[in-house]
Formats: sequence, structure tokens, C-alpha cells
Amino acid sequence: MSRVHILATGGTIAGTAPSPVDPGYRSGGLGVSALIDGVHGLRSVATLTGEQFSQVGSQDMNDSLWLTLAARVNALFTANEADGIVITHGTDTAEETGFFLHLVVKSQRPVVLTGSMRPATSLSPDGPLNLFNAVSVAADPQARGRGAIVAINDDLHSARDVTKSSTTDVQTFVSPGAGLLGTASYGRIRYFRHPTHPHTGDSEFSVESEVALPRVDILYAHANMPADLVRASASLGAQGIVIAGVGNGNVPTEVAQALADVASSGVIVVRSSRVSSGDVGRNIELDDDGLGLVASDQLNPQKSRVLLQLCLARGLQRGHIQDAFYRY
Ligand SMILES: NC(=O)C[C@H](N)C(=O)O
Repeated sequence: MSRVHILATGGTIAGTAPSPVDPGYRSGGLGVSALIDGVHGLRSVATLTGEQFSQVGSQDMNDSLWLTLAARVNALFTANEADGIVITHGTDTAEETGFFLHLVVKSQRPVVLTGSMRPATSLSPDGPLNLFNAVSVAADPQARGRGAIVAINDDLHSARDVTKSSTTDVQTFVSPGAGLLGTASYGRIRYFRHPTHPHTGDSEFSVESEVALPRVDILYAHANMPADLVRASASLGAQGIVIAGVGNGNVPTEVAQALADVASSGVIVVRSSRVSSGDVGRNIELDDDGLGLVASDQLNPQKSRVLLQLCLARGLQRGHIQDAFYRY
């Protein structure tokens, strides 16, 4: 049997509510042993080990936890202590953690994130089957070389492509444009494709757990967006700013001017979009060449932030950062 190590970080999958029908609950309370014991037949899928990495709602995931998590995953694989790793994680920021690991884990072995939308004590929890499927993927040699995978609600997504689309629906994860990586049905796994962009061993990015990631802020654009938010972000020390732009990464004219000003002083500005699908191209309505801006291409604002942090940590300049947004 394959050896699967579960790193539990918290989230609703480990959440508890006062009653089975109470929509209010607390994330992350249940420990990793309770999660494993709560899934019928899980120990017949793989030789399991568990580790309590953190116990947070994923709204409290942060750069420092990411760095430690990536270091732990790399160490487990380097020491050949696991054939695959499952990370139980809150759904709110699973796409960011997943993309981060997709770019900095240096192994072909599967890293599979899963979570749930309903707490473990719910009348009808979705966590147990999600964990069963995630462990099945992590135990599967065919999952190798596919980067970080989000396994949830019977679907397998590439961590690069997946995003959360509903605040409450169990069917919340979608991969707009790219589509599913595969499916999982009670541990029976089907793959449709490999990830289309470089990851893990083919990614140029790696991290040291003791080196902090650069500050990158996300600013949300809207009608009447004030330009001084851009200056505030730069003066607070942001080395990068990601704009969740309107439409094709657009911003009001005054904001565009403020972005050009901070860009000329060395802040890297990436234009992404608050719209949930479609690319953000260069020089469409805004003159990126003249303003000194980077277009996010296919990455949403939260994933753009991850890639920009890694680019800045690597010391890449603007032109190379634009290339990285096309490449990854
Ligand atoms: N469904 C969930 O997991 C939501 C929770 N707030 C979290 O991300 O931890």
C-alpha cells in the first residue's frame, strides 16, 4: 500500500457546530486523528500517518504558514517518508495555498488538498468522502507529475486553475476555462489531462522557510475607486500591487496614473480582474507599455499575488515578471 501523510491545517472539514442543523460553526477544532477516524474504510486505502500542522480557518492562512508548510512537504518527500501528501484545508484560501505549493514543491509525488463546505458535525457532512477521495488520489501512482491537486466534491482540479465560486454551496470549486483535471468516485480516480503550465520540478521558484515573502497587496477596483489607495499601499511598504480590475483589468483613469507613478518608483503592478473568467491581456484599453504595468493573463487576483510574491522573492524585473505571468 502507498504511504499517505495527512497534514491537517484546520478549516470547516475540522469544524464543529452546536447542533447538526446550525449554520454557525467554528473552523478547525477537530484534530487530525478525529478526521481520520471519522472516515469509514480510510485505512484500507493507504498506510496513513497524520500530523497536526495548524488549526486555523483558512482566512488565517498566511505567508509564514505557507513557507513552513512548503518546507514540511519538501522535507517529507526528500526523506522518502510519504508517497503522497494530503493537506486538509479550509476552502476559503485553498486555491492560494494550492497554487503556492504547485510552484514550490520539488517532487513529482502528489500533493492533494481537500476540505469541506459543511462542518464535521453537520447533518450531512461533505468532509469524510472528500478526505476518502483525496487520500485515494495521494495514494495513486498515476497522480504523480500533476502538481498540487484540489480534490473536492468528486472533482479533481489543478491548483493553478481552481477557484471558489460560491460562499455556501457544496459544489463551489470550479476551474474556469481550463476544466477539470479528473474525477473521483468513492476512490475510483479518472484523469482527463495533465496541468498545462509548468509546476513543481519544472518551476523556477523555491522557498526557504526562514525568508519572508515580499508584501504584495490586492486592491479591488470599482466605479469611483479612489486613487489614493494605490499611494497608501506603496507607502505602507508594498513591493507589489495586484489590481482586481473591472472587466479586462481596467481601472479609472486617475488610478491608472497613480499606478504608473508607483510603478516608476519600483513597485511592480499586476493588472488582474475581479471578473471570474477570461484573460487579462496587455495593452487592450490601458497602455501597459507606457504605464509600466504587467498583465496577469489567466491568473485571478489572489493567484496573481502568489506568483508576484515568488517573482519578487526571486528578484525578477518587470519584463521577466510579465513572462512569468504568461508562463505559469
Ligand atoms: N468551508 C470552509 O472551509 C470555510 C472556512 N472559513 C475556511 O476556509 O477555513
